[in-house]
Amino acid sequence: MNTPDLFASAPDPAANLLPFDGIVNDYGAVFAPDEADGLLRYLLDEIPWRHDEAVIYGRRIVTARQVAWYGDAAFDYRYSGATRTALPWTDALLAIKARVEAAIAPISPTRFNSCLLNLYTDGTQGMAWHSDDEAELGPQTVIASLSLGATRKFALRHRRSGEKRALLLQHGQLIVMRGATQTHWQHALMKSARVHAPRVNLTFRTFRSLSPSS
Ligand SMILES: O=C(O)CCC(=O)C(=O)O
Ligand SMILES: [Fe+2]
Repeated sequence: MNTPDLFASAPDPAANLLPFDGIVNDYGAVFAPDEADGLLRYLLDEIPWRHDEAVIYGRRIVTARQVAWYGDAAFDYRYSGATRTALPWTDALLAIKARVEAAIAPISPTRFNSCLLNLYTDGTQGMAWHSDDEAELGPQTVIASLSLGATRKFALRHRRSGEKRALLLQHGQLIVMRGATQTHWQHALMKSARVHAPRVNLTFRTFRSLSPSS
């Protein structure tokens, strides 16, 4: 019988963590701890982190978590009432992107053209239930999510049935959401009073049409 530890360190990336209406694959840690340490330090120091803005029920709010957005071109992206312009890739981010694309290539070969980075300073910061279902991503989009830093609980909830799944995302761990996941499931990064260290999350995405900014 598998111990929980054994399972966590060697997941089967071909297994689907969702029971229906979507696919989530867990690749486990794709970066060794010391390599992940170096990446986390680089990202904390070098990324121009900014609080995100959104318009919710007509009110402008500033999020506690901080974000940065990178892409192939300086294209504009509108969501939640705000427009964002992508920053050009850094060499380090391109190297991370190449590693992520190589890791998932046997199961879901994908060429990503953008990356949204999130910084959660501690467990008081999270991300509310949402789907990444913007039209520019398409209905069967592949999103690869790399976690660095503090272990945090990531949860998925089926829109209609309310069925839930959750996993603890660890330092260096990679998961992929694909298939119809964004149509039928929401996901969230849960808050936790017990977490006092930062976590950085990189979500690699593919936009169908990049509209160049003027
Ligand atoms: O931090 C995470 O693991 C989730 C991030 C997320 O859902 C997003 O950026 O859309
Ligand atoms: Fe998301």
